[in-house]
Amino acid sequence: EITKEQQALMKVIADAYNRHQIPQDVAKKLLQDQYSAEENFLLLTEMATSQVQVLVEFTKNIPGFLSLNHEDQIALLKGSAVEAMFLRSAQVFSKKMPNGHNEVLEDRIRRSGISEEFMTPMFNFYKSIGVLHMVQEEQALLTAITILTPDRPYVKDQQAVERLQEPMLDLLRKLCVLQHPQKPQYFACLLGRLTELRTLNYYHAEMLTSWRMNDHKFTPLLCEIWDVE
Ligand SMILES: CC(C)c1onc(-c2c(Cl)cccc2Cl)c1COc1ccc(-c2ccc3c(C(=O)O)csc3c2)cc1
Repeated sequence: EITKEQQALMKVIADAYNRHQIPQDVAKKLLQDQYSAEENFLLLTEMATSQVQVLVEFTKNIPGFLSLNHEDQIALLKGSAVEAMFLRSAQVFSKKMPNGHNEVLEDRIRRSGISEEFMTPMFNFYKSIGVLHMVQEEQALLTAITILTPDRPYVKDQQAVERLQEPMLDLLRKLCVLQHPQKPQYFACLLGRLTELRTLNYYHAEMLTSWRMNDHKFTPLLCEIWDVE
């Protein structure tokens, strides 16, 4: 019972998600052979910077986003960037990249100066996403829903964001019923992942602090989106 306009919305979001991905030449760098903690950190920084650029382009294609108050647009991007990148990197792990990206990505993350205490929640999240075997449309909608979270810090017109997020949640709920008829709890499961994502923000803030303590440098785009330096 997906309506015509919901089909149109699904197409716009899915196309935007598929169109905006990290360029292959950047992703391929994961496979190069330097494996020092320094080299890993630099590579992951390049990945994250490229991913933020991809995320901004994807977000601009979310119907209604560009009509939001401009400060709120920035607040939504800043508030959701880490969560969206956890979601995206989780897809890399779970879709078993053909060229072995997932193993090297895991290895580089494990050896990039992140302390053990953050590894467990991070890789538990990756596993919990992997077992869901989300289809592309679900991944795209879940990313859009994450970006359109009304209660991010400094968002002024939360109702305007809710009005954009609600149709996405409606559509995702219907899609889950269609894609996973044998799992009636599937939609609730996805929303549970969004809650888990929010806890990862706190771990990530700690990760940033400890990297900065060890004098690690980020790119201007990451400094801007994460309010560092
Ligand atoms: C600054 C840096 C050290 C950092 O700080 N926190 C995190 C960070 C970490 Cl370590 C985990 C989760 C989230 C963040 Cl922000 C990171 C690294 O963030 C990444 C962001 C995104 C990718 C990523 C995305 C897509 C793809 C694809 C694809 O789509 O085909 C192929 S390879 C790949 C790689 C990796 C790492």
